[in-house]
Amino acid sequence: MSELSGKVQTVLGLVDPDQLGRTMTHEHLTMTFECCYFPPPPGDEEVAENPFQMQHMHWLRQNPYSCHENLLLQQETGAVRDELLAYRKAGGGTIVENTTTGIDRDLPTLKQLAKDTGVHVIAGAGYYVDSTHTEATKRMSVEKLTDIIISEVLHGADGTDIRCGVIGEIGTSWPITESETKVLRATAHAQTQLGCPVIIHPGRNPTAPAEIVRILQEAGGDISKTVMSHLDRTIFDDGELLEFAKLGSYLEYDLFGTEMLNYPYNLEVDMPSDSQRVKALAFLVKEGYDDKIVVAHDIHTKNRLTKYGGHGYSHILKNIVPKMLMRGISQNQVDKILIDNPKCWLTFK
Ligand SMILES: CC(=O)NCCS(=O)(=O)O
Repeated sequence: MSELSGKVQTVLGLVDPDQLGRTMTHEHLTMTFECCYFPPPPGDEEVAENPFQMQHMHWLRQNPYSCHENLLLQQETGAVRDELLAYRKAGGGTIVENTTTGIDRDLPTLKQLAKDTGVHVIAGAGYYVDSTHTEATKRMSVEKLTDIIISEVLHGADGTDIRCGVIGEIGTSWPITESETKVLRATAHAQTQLGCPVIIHPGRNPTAPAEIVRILQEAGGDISKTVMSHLDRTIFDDGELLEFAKLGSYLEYDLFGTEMLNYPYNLEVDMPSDSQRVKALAFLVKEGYDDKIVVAHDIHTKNRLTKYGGHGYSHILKNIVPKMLMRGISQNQVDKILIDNPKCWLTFK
């Protein structure tokens, strides 16, 4: 039995799972999203160059990916520290920080933030989407990728001794590329050896989550210890959602706080409102999936921080939980979603 068994691995070391408390399973505290810059609508170039003004806040919410500066969350460590203190005050205990190789994971900063704020921070191992894979990564065998991921969990990542406590977010595009497929297989192999939690970023197509589960399963992955992220922008049909839920992964609604009319990465997608997200959670609870739901905000741009008029990391605890209760999700079920399900997922087998 490994020393990890029955424990959760934070950036400050192993903790007992009962210490986690309320947990956001998909956030970023420091990262860059430059890989996903999207040019502004014609005529809006000037706003995009100087967006952090009161009169541009609405524009920024609608076009968060069209302003280079907005994509540099790593410049906001001070604001994030204040946010984490507010998160604790609001009753939060833990944050899973999903930044992986390709979007500037910064483990020393995560460790310092955890020390400064008392929030448990769990870091992610592995690789983001193909467009961020280096040529060297693309050339690696599944075995080599597996060794690297295992080492990031057992020994530390990016030349530090700071250890990751989950694998992911593992990035995939649609269609899934050859390099991403290798990373998914390596993820499953590493999970088999470590008994650890996994979290996946699916491509923007309703069939992507099931295809990912198929690849992981074929490589021996444990789907019951895997979170499928971003379902709120990926599966919209109730029937398709239930079909996917039957496959047994955790079902993550993690874009709480995001309001966007035109989702630039897939204009077919109508990004839901928070009310529609809560409705989807209530539907899944009614269908018996309260043991499988997890939630978060996936903050990855500056405009979503309270410093810039955004909702911050406490939005779910402050605003969404009361709405969940109003829509028929019981306190016991809310506690499962915020405490029990993340705890169960994050505990090493
Ligand atoms: C950091 C990250 O991958 N966020 C997801 C953004 S998306 O628009 O939902 O894909």
